[in-house]
Amino acid sequence: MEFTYFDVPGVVEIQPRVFGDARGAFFESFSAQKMEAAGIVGDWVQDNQSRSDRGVVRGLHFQKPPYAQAKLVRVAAGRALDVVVDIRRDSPTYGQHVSVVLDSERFNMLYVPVGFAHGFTALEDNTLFLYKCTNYYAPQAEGGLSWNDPVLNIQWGVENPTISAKDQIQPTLAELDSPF
Ligand SMILES: Cc1cn([C@H]2C[C@H](O)[C@@H](COP(=O)(O)OP(=O)(O)O[C@H]3O[C@H](C)C(=O)[C@H](O)[C@H]3O)O2)c(=O)[nH]c1=O
Repeated sequence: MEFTYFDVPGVVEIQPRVFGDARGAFFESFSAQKMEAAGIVGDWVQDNQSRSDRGVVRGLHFQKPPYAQAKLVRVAAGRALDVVVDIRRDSPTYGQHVSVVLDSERFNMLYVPVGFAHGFTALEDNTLFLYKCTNYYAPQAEGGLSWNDPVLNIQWGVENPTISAKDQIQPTLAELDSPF
């Protein structure tokens, strides 16, 4: 398992060892022990899965404290452009984002710490997006950030994305009163 770090502190890409053979491939999708070796520690209490066809953008979302979630995200099928935005008020990289392509060939994953808004684009049809969370779903604590805020200048990799009504009206970074 190899780990890649970014200029935005806390975000970690994880590349598991994938064992390919004539039957296909195998890899360990989660190992608390191996993750902890990279400082990725969490009480992983909920797994989620979504399926999206090409052109869907989900996000940017977060849950407010005390229901804030760290996430460990990957794709089991298809390919996704994963985007995490630093919304930690005191962070030197506040408002900056990291984009990583997650695919079901390399089976790479991304650790999204508490204090980040998270979203992704499905780059292929039938993209199965799986993620572990360190807190349960708390709809009353849902927060969001606009996917197309010109200040964030996120390149989602698709034209005219399919976006939920909820995500069409998320606040911009300037409008956001970040709880982190
Ligand atoms: C997140 C969540 C949703 N739901 C229900 C609520 C809605 O009736 C339905 C769809 O929810 P939503 O439109 O918020 O789903 P996404 O747009 O995929 O949201 C997710 O997408 C971005 C990328 C994230 O990082 C978040 O984990 C999560 O917000 O599932 C649940 O029952 N439990 C849950 O944990």
